[in-house]
Amino acid sequence: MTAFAHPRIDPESGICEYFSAGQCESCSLMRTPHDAQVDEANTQLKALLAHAMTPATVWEEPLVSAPWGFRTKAKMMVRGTANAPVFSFPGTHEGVDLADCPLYPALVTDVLESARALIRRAQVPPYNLDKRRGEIKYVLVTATPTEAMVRLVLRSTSALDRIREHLALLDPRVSVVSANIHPEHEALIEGAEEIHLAGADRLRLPIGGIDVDVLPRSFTQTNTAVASELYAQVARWILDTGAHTAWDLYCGVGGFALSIAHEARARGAHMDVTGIEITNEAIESARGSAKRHGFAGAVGPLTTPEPSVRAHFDTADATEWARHQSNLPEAIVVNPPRRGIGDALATVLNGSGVRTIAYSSCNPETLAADLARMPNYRIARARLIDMFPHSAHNEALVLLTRTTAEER
Ligand SMILES: C[S@@+](CC[C@H](N)C(=O)[O-])C[C@H]1O[C@@H](n2cnc3c(N)ncnc32)[C@H](O)[C@@H]1O
Repeated sequence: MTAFAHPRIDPESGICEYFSAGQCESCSLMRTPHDAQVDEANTQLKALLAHAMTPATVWEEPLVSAPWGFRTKAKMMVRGTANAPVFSFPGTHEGVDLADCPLYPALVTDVLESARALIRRAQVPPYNLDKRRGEIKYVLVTATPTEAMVRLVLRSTSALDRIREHLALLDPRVSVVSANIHPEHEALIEGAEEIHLAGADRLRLPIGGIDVDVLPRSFTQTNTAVASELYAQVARWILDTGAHTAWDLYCGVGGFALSIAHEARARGAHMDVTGIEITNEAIESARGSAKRHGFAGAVGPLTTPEPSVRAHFDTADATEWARHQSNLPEAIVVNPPRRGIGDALATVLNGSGVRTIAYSSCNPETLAADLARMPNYRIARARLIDMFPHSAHNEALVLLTRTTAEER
């Protein structure tokens, strides 16, 4: 951990200055060495999922993140004044500027600093929660290793002309700029209207051997390096079962589905994968990626000599959609929000008879509850995914296989 040099990290203790000064508590496990954090989380996850394991369950080695510089998304709340904007994390100490948090790669910090220069020059007053006045509420950044998308969340369009005039102040690596208009005074970070300001309409995010389109209002994982390996792991597991048909439920911009398609193509295997997601923009992103990678055509019959690979995406509620399908696939991937898949989808999956289900969860507690609702499936393989180092959050991945009545 101490090998990483960052001005905010004490080289002796490996502890972040903001944490030791009591200015930020986001990384609540900071005093525990990273490898001990992973060991502890792994032990806890095993205990939590014990009820869904069998003597044959394979518990894989954890997928371990880089300890610093891994966070490729920044959501900064903007406070202070137009001349001195303060970028802090929602829910932490409001006056503490965290643009150079060591969880970010240097590109994210540079882009945030350039956004600060833009706000100053364009004289965009930060939003004041108590007075309900001001314009800029948040700066949102999503970065690849070489480029970034910047979104300015504004109360109204009144500062847009001034912002447009000074866009050249943004870091030259910013390839997408948009404004999100959020007039309401509420806890949600974003509003419904997105206005393109400059550059391309979408970011291209490399994951594994492919790159995925990301339109501004789509979800992406916070730790791209770990997410890429997570997608690749699931793709290998699914292809290893010999499946030729799969669903990716809660697919977002299609990371799992596209990785499955990519792995199938690399193996010369047939694959027909369908991704389902509730957000239109994420589906539009996924369709764009499928087209660019040649996964958008119709899948050929399994008997043709040339293997064909197709990734198809639709906007729908995952539970409602799954409930109404008559053709079930050989494998299903689910990656729901923190609330989990819930009783309704767990019941549909439990009764489906599908051979293999991969469940990737950012909330092991709801994963454990969902698995308790699916007694027809037991964990064949499991892996702790260290997606959010130094925090109490973890991603958990399980591969479930259908059990016979005797095994239950
Ligand atoms: C944890 S994210 C996973 C996204 C994607 N698998 C990835 O790796 O980027 C959960 C996704 O579920 C979507 N979602 C939320 N509720 C949904 C629902 N009822 N049906 C389908 N998708 C939903 C969200 O918009 C979000 O994109």
